[in-house]
Amino acid sequence: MKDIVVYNTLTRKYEKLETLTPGLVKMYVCGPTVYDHSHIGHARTYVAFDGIKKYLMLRGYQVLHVQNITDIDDKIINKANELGVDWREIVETYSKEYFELMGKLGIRANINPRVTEHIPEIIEFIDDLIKKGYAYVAPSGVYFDVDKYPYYGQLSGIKDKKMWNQETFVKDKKNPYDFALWKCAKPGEPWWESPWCKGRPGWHIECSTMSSKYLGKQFDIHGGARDLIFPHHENEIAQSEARFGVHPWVRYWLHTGYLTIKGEKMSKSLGNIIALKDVLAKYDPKVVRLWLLSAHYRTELNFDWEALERTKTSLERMRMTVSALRRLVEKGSPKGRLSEWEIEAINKAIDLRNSFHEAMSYDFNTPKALASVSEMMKLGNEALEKESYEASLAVLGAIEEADRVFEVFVEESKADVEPFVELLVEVRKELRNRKLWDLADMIRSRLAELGVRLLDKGKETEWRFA
Ligand SMILES: Nc1ncnc2c1ncn2[C@@H]1O[C@H](COP(=O)(O)OP(=O)(O)OP(=O)(O)O)[C@@H](O)[C@H]1O
Ligand SMILES: [Zn+2]
Repeated sequence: MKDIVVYNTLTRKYEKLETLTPGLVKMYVCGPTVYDHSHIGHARTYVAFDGIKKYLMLRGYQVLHVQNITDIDDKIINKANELGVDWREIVETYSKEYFELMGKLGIRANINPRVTEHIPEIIEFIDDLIKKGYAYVAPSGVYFDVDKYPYYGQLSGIKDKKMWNQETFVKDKKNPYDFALWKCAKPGEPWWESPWCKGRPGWHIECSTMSSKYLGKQFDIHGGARDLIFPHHENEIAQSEARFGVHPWVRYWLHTGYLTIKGEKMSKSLGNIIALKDVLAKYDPKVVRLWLLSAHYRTELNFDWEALERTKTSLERMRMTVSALRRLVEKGSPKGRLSEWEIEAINKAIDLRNSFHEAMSYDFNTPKALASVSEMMKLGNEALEKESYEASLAVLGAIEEADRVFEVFVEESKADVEPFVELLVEVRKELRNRKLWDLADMIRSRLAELGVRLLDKGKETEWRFA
């Protein structure tokens, strides 16, 4: 099997993946600031990292996946003030929605740390930076002294100091490019006690603190969309390398391309979001997942309802093929002697499995991998037509393997109800033969209510879980 190669934003090169601990990938992905509905842009990034994670798992790695929740931030406070509610209420509403929707998309991190549950660790981190001379206390808060850290700009490639300016509304920093580690609370704002002032953490420090708490002083993969490269990830690196004296802090930086709408990045602050809950109300999460994975994670992907509709149709067809293959394999048995076509088909299934791996192992090329899956489906349909047990078994194996990443083609195991569905389908066939249409239709509609779809093809009926 080919080595896994990833595109590393830090080095701007494709590199062979070599983890710090053999067989284990420690991965941190920046989570959402929960002050509004999760949108399809978030899903784009999180599904992309889920696909990456599932491929690593398929290749035998254990993956320890940490994805934080930013549950205190200016944007949360502003939204709470706008609505005249407690900021915790905002956090509760939108984090609940986020977890629910991510769950539907099949995304579950091992650890979902929240900022407000890590205040002591954050204070300790900042304190250490001050002691080591990398941070200073000002009247409005504590700031990271960018000039003290020699590699600033390495991730973004921005070398011109003037381009580093950030948080320029703060007037008591040494340099306009220093950034907040701790912000003193203004009247009415939430605060926690600290050695410097009653206040709250800056945004960047949370990710350095929580990633190191759960993954250690160095780890393998850090991800997010490309909007986070500067300043967020640049700042995370500066803080962490300053505190831990390591370089590089993270081996591989992976960044997703934007989900756009009318060519613009979809973003809560731009007000052009399509809420994920609205998309999932119209489309099965599997359709959404497949559509998102149909683009390479580093490219831009433009939102388009029609593309979802097309994905829905093609997924339906593919799932039909897979469930027919499964039934053929369950009922069939080996013949012992293969036709020439079958030998060819089995070899083709092996080749397609290899091309799937080739695509995924070179920077997780899901569109290329999907092209192999489409070929597998074609081969599967031929195997069904020829009623070949052996060819069906081979191609089903390849599809099931690919589906460990996509998680859309194979129905969840509902094996225990299958014989009952079969029985009802048979009874319905008999009813149709006897022209008892109303009873036949009743079985069809009752099964539909239970999530089983029947498709009549002449006298025969195919079925699948909807
Ligand atoms: N349009 C998008 N396409 C792909 N990824 C995105 C998009 N918008 C946000 N992300 C990613 O989703 C994660 C959560 O982002 P965040 O909560 O900051 O969302 P946002 O919509 O960009 O919010 P804001 O507009 O307030 O910055 C981050 O990793 C971010 O990079
Ligand atoms: Zn982060």
